[in-house]
Amino acid sequence: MAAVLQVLPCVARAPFRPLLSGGPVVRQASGMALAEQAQQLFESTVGAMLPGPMLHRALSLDPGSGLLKVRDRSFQLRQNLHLVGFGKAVLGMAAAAEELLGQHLVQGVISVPKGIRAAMEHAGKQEMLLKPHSRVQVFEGAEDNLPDRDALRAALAIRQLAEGLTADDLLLVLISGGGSALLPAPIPPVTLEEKQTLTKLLAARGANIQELNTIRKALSQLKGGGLAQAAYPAQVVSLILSDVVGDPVEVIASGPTVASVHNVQDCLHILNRYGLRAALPRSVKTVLARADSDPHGPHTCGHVLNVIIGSNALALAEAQQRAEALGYRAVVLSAAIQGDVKSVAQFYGLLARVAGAHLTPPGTAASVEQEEQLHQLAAELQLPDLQLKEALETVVGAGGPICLLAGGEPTVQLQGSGKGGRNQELALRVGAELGRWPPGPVDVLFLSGGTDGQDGPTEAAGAWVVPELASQAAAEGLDVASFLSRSDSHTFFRCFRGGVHLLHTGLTGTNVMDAHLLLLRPR
Ligand SMILES: Nc1ncnc2c1ncn2[C@@H]1O[C@H](COP(=O)(O)OP(=O)(O)OP(=O)(O)O)[C@@H](O)[C@H]1O
Ligand SMILES: O=C(O)[C@H](O)CO
Repeated sequence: MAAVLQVLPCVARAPFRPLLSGGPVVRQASGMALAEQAQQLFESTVGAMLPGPMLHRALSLDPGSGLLKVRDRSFQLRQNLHLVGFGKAVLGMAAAAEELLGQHLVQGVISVPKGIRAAMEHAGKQEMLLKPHSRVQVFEGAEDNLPDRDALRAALAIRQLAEGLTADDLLLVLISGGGSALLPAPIPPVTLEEKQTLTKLLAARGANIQELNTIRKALSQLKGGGLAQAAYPAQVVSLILSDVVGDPVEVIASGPTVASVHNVQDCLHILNRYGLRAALPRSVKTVLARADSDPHGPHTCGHVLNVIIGSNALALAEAQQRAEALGYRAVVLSAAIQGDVKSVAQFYGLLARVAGAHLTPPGTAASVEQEEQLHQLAAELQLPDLQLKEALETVVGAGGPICLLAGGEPTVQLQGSGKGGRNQELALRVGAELGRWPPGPVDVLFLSGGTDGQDGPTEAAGAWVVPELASQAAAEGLDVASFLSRSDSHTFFRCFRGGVHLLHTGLTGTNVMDAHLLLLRPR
């Protein structure tokens, strides 16, 4: 989610600028009916992960007895329920939680991105806002997803609330992506500025989120189980919306309620790997030297229940059901798509070719080499949960429309000063790949969208493409390859057909990484 907060109308009610808003030529294009369905499927992916539905699935309160159920655990409420939260989706989560828990909630503090209340208000998304007399205090901070003074104030208020609890209390912790930057509490003598610089340097040198958060945990009072320790002996229930592939609770928002298993050696390896060990500030060296093998102790989290309430896999499962209801045979390929966007695009291009050929009469089949190449590409991408064989078997037996679903977070190597995002770049690259094969008697559409509604620093959530994209663009004087060479996918999609291929949701209020849809329909 980029810095500028902009919200368009609610996904559940009036989710998108209609994808079919082009002129007559656009309406006749082969992919248009598919585009409507792809739009609906993307909507359902996001809709299932909105704070309200998610909280209602995770929690149930018996108003008579005051018994709160979280999964298979029950907690007795008696004016003992407190709430804290931090993350990009936490405002809506807190609003939904307060609605559900009512008077049982004694007090709360949340740390959310700068400008989010105004943005939600502006969009009329009342369900994402706390009520006027809410018991939850809101701090806004972490502009540009970097820890700042405002986020530090929020973190200290959260720590104070946690430290004031007793064994009779229950602390509900709401966690979502972006939580690390919104909960900075550096261990002295490390300063906020030093932590900010180190985080920036690590990210700029290519550290992944696991590595970044390992360092953040070692230098933080609240991450890596520190918040759970502060709340002890109160019971702690963390409701977590995952924005990390594989849903590792110790990584999401740097695991403030999960005991850290990393030690100082792990940190030093990471700092070495990115050439930062020699130039470390003295304060960081001091804190690392002081830390024992486990900064917050593995035995301090027995009073904690960590629950993943939303994830990319759960979102895709919802879209799969919706696709089946629309008449597709639907398969979830993977919820862990990672790797360079170019390889991921090649994979989807070849998958469309091979799957499309399986759907058409004999004689148009993809070559054995293409199928082998597809498996080779899949192996290179090293996707742990990939269901490629199952997907192809489904395609062979289908004889009708197919929907292949996937999600995750590919990486983009920026090549120029253009404007774009992961999803628009992936879609454009897949569009180019799809155009490489002669179109068979199958309609094909690929869509890629960020579930938070904001793809990179653009106002779009993503884009959709069809095999005719490159040739149609050429007819408009737009050269796909040159837009790609400048990392300028957003400009391309804004120009191409007046922008009808862009997805516009505005901020959705949730964030479970990206969703990819490949639709194939025999004519
Ligand atoms: N011109 C561009 N073309 C393609 N991708 C870009 C471009 N500029 C930025 N990006 C990508 O956008 C992403 C950053 O955008 P954003 O702030 O939405 O991050 P995010 O990881 O999606 O955040 P969140 O965790 O909220 O989803 C990075 O993956 C970056 O490589
Ligand atoms: O906040 C963070 O650490 C990232 O968004 C991953 O959860």
